[in-house]
Amino acid sequence: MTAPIAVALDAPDLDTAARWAAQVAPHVSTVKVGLELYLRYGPDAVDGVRGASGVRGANGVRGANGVDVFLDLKLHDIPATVRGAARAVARLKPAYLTVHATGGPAMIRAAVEAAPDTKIAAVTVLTSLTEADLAAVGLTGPAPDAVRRLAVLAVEAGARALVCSPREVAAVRAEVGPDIALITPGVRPAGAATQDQARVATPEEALAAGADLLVIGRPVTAAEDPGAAAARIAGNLART
Ligand SMILES: O=C(O)c1cc(=O)[nH]c(=O)n1[C@@H]1O[C@H](COP(=O)(O)O)[C@@H](O)[C@H]1O
Repeated sequence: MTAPIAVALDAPDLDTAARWAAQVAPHVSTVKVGLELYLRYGPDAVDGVRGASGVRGANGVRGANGVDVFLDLKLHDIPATVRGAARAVARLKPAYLTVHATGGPAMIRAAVEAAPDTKIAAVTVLTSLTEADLAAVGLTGPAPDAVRRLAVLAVEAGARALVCSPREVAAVRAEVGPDIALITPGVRPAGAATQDQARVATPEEALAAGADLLVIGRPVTAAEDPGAAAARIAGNLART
């Protein structure tokens, strides 16, 4: 039984990411390939991580010991460009592909249409942003209101998954119902450093608030033994 956790493989090189993937795969449902890895290695990053974590082939189906691959590219451009970008990675069949909800409904719909075998996950308000940051970029807050507004817009445009902080997840769930996958980064075990994350909660709090998938990076990957760190967090979740 694996925990609903996506470990963010934010590594400078593929060997490190593949090693982390192999270490955490027995304990978590998902691994996440983000900009750092994808911009350096392209599709090889997805294949390398898949090979290391046990998914057989790029068929989008989890193998017996496999994990899902979450491709976090946070696409944000005009609809035609995002359609082309989503089409370019669709053949990799990641379980999730991120776009920024602030790209607007036509852009989100373009991604949905271009990657039919992948859940498009719309990022609402980055978990690193504070209320002051929202004001500075001109996004009408407070954060929970902005997140709810963007969540509804994204779902109406066809997104089947949303990314928000654990602090907003209950309000988003109330707004979009049970069928949309809610993904929460900004997750920190009690006492762990928040680093550049602003709107955070513990894994137990995120799950209790209704998250379907917790994105956790450095608390696992910066640990001396990432496999043990993932096992510990997964074990604590199973006990709650
Ligand atoms: O889309 C994401 O995954 C994402 C959205 C967001 O609002 N905040 C956020 O931190 N993330 C990603 O989640 C991961 C969090 O990593 P840690 O802060 O190390 O746990 C990073 O890979 C981020 O790119």
